[in-house]
Amino acid sequence: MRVVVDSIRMREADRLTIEMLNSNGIILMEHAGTACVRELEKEFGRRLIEKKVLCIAGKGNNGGDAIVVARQLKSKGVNVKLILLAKPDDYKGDARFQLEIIRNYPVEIEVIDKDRSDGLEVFRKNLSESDIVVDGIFGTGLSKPVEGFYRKIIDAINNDFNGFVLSVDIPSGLFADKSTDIYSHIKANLTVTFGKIKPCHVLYPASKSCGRVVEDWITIPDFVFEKVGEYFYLIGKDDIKPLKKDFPPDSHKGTFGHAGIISGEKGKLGASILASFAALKSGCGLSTVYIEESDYPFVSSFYPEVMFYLAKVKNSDDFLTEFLNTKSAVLIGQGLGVGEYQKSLVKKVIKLFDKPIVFDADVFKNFTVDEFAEYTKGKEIVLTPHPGEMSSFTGYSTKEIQENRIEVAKEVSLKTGAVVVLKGYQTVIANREKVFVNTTGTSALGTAGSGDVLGGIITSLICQGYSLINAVLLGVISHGLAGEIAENAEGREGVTAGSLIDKISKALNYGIE
Ligand SMILES: NC(=O)C1=CN([C@@H]2O[C@H](COP(=O)(O)OP(=O)(O)OC[C@H]3O[C@@H](n4cnc5c(N)ncnc54)[C@H](O)[C@@H]3O)[C@@H](O)[C@H]2O)[C@@H](O)CC1
Ligand SMILES: [K+]
Repeated sequence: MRVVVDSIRMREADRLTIEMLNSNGIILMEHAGTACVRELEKEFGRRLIEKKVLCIAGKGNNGGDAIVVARQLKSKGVNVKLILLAKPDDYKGDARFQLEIIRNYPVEIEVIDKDRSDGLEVFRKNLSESDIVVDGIFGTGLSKPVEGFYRKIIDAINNDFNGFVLSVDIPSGLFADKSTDIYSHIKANLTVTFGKIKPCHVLYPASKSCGRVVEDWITIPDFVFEKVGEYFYLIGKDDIKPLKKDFPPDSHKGTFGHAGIISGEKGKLGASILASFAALKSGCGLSTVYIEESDYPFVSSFYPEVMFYLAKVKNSDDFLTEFLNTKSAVLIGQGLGVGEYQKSLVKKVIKLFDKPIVFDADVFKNFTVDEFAEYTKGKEIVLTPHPGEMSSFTGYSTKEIQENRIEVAKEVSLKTGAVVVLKGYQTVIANREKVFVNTTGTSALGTAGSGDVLGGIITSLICQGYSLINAVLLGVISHGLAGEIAENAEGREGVTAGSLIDKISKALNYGIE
C-alpha cells in the first residue's frame, strides 16, 4: 500500500520539515537535485559523461531544483547547460540562492524569457544540441493551465526533441492533484518526485505522461507524513498476502460462512448464478441463490455446487426471513430491474437482515443516495456501483463522476456509512476514514458478468469473517488480478466472467506459497 499525497499535504510536509530544519528549504532542494542526478546516473551509467544535458529552470522552486541538478552534474564533469526561463532578478528565495551559487561554477547559463524575440528559435537550437532535458519549468506551484510563451517551450520539448526527458517532481504543465482534463504539459521518460507520489503520477490518464516514476524522500521524516495524513492509498497485488486471514486447520463449512444471493428478474438470473459460483470459488462454505420457485427450471443445471432457495412469492416477508436466517452476508441488485416491486424487495432485505449487505447494479437506479441512506442507517453495507449507476444514484453526470472519482466515492460513503466501491479503471474504494485506489486490472474485465463476479467475491470474503473494508480491498485487488491472469492465458477477447471465476483463487493466493 503506497501513500499518495496531494499538493496541499505535500506543501505542509515541506513546511513542517523546513521549520524543523530551522527555516532552511535549501537542504531539501539539495536532496531533490541529488535524487535527480542519482537517477540519471542509474539510467545512463558511465555513458552520462558523454551526454549533453540541458537543465531548464522556471523561476519557482522547481527551477531551483533544476539549478541544483546543473551544478551537481557539472561537478561530476558532465557537459551541462542551464536555461533560465525568466530574468535572473525574477528568481526569488531558494531558487535565487541556487542561482547565486551556480554562478561560481563554470556552467553555461542562457536566459530565454518571454521578452526575447529570438527566444524560441534559440531554445530549439539548444534542444537540437542536447541529449537529455531536465524539466524544472513548473512543479507543484502550477496555478493555471500553461499558455503563451511557456506553452511554446513545452510544445518544443515534446515535438522537436528526441532525447531523454527527466521531469523534476512533476512533468511541467500537469497539476499535481488532477488526472483528467489535462492541458499542455511535458511528456517525460522519467519523473523524480519528492516526499510522496502525487495523484498525477498514478492516476490515468495524467500518469501516462510521467514515464517511470521514482519517489525520493529528500529526508522528510515519516512522522511528518503521519501528521499531514494521506490523500489516498494506492493498492495492488502485493497487498493480497498481508490482507489474507489464516484459518485454523479444523475449519469447516460453517467457519467459511454462507453467502446469500438474491436473484433478479427472469432473463437476468445468470447474474446471480455467476455471483454465487464466484462466491464459492472465493472460499465461502455455502452459497445459496434466492429465486422464485417458477424460475427454478431455468437455473437448476448450471453449477451443482450452487444451492437454491425456492420462494413461492419472492417479495414475501416469510420466505425472505427464512432465507436470510442462515446467511452470513447477502448480495442484492444484479439483474434486479427498476420499479416499486424491486424497491420494496430491497427495503425488506434491509429491514429483515442485520448482517452485512452488498448492494450492486440496479439498486442504484431504484434509490437516490439520500433516500437510501435513510433506510440503511447503522447497517454494515457495501455499495459497488459503476460510474453510470453512481450517476443515477447521486444525480451527478458520469463525466462529473469520472473527473472526481475520489471525492464522489468519499461523499457517498460519508452519506451512507457504506464501504463504497466505485468501479472502472482504477477502482476507487472509500469508507468514512480512508480512500484507496486499485492498480490491478485490465480492459479484459470489460465483459458481461464481470461486476457480478466481483459482487460474489466481496460477499464471500465477508462471509469468511473479513472486515468489510478488508473484504472489499482483497476482493477488488484479486478480481483485477484474476482479469490479468485470464488475459495472459486467453488473450483479451477470450476473457469471460467464467474465466475470471476460474482464476479467482489463483489471484487470492498471489504471493502465498
Ligand atoms: N522548499 C520546498 O517547499 C521544496 C520545493 N521543492 C520544489 O519546489 C516545487 C514547488 O515550487 P514552487 O511552489 O515555487 O512552484 P513552481 O516552481 O512549481 O512554480 C511556481 C512559479 O511558476 C509560476 N506559475 C505558476 N503557474 C504558472 C503558469 N500557468 N504560467 C506561468 N507561470 C506560472 C508562479 O507564479 C511561480 O513563480 C516542487 O514541485 C519541487 O520541485 C523541492 O525543492 C523540495 C523542497
Ligand atoms: K517539472
